[in-house]
Amino acid sequence: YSYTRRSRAEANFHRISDAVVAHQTLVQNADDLLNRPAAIFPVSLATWRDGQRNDNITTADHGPHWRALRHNLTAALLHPSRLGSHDPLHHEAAQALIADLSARGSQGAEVIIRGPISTALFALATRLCFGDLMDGSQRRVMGRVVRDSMAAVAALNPVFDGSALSKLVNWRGFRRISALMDRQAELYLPLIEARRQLSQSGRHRDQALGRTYVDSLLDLRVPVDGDAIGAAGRRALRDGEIVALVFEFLGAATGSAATCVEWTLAHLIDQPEVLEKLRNEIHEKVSGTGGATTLSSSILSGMPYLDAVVIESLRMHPPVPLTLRSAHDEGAKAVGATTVPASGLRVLFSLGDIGRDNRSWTDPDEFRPERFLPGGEAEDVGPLPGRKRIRMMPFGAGHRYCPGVAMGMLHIKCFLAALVHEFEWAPSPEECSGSVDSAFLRVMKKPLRARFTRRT
Ligand code: HEM
Repeated sequence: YSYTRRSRAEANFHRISDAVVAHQTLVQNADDLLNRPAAIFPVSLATWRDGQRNDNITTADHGPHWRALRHNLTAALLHPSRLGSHDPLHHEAAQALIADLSARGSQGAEVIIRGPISTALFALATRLCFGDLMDGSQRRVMGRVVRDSMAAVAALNPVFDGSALSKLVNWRGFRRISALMDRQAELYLPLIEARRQLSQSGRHRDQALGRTYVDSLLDLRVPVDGDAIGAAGRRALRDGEIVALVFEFLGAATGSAATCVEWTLAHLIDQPEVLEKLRNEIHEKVSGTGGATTLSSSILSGMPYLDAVVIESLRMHPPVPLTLRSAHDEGAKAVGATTVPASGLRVLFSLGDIGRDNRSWTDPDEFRPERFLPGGEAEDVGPLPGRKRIRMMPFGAGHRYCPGVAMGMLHIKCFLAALVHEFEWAPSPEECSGSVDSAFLRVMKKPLRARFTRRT
């Protein structure tokens, strides 16, 4: 296994960059790695209000409460059987992106693509959460607050280990996170109340959007005090908990997918032959649907080359570069630890290193989607690792793997297909650096700037 002490920030962690050890710990000893280390996750600390802990799925400890929250999100929105019902929303989001770009110029105009992609994805995420209760300017304000909150968490994370000293050193960042959480509550609570009113009047079900995430959270009953058997009864979520869950949803459903679309487009512009091959596949499907400009989830799921392009991009640039666990007993032994603190050993998995391990991949630094096609070296590899082996894990692994994998993949493919189908792309004369920010999300350090022309 590989365990390197890289920086002061990571000094207290066992760092895993090796797919075999990741498999031994996260899959074979999954039951010993059920939680993320609580202390390093400032969101959970920042959400303690008036003695109440307002956990979201990411911060909740494994147990009945976590299970209820995760199951609710999956059943309400993320399950593949539910995703098809969002096709009209995907269509409108992709059309909004196309219209936004078209309004920015014609024939070889330049654009920094991150803004329009994030705006379109954020609009989609807010509709899934709140329905159509917001206008564009409310969305812009909310988008800024969510982005600032993610950035504030990212700025704190690297040096925050939960100790009294680190709390002292980070007090400014900590205060900023608290203020941003208050701001989020101010923005979300009136909308949550409006959904509650709609729900009580029974009108929310008549809307074309169906049941939103907030509707599901208002209906949800969680076990009292995390009681597994439920003997103590069940309770509704507090408003503070709903705010924390909405923040998690909006952040998760926007940033990672936007980051992946940007990286993927950068590779496609760099390799026109891959872009052309992808365009041909999309063109074939579009012709088969009578020329629809946005492809439904079922059509998108039948496009092997699009799949391969997106998975290759996620292998090379997992938008969430690290994931964390606190390991106990066998899980800690599997990483070679001899002493394990009572709170668990902190283990950090480097998803970027795992996807580029040259013992698992031929020319790992080359963007080569063909490796995921039949006959390729990774024809059986998908976005989630199998039980037998890990070769890449952009959505994590073990009990806490990302529940949004199907939605994330669908949003990325839907936006990418629209961008490739509707526009010609060429590099900007001002080259992008391609290097990365090592923040919460591994975004391109210098945002992708490209020239585009609407196809006729
Ligand atoms: C390209 C898109 C996405 C990527 C790359 C991504 C990646 C990840 C990763 C690496 C983790 C940590 C997994 C682990 O610790 O093993 C995670 C967790 C999580 N993700 Fe995603 N994600 C994406 C989209 C989404 C979406 C669309 C949602 C929901 C709307 C979502 C919700 C979550 C939640 C709730 C967790 C915490 C799970 C738990 O602790 O049980 N993600 N994601």
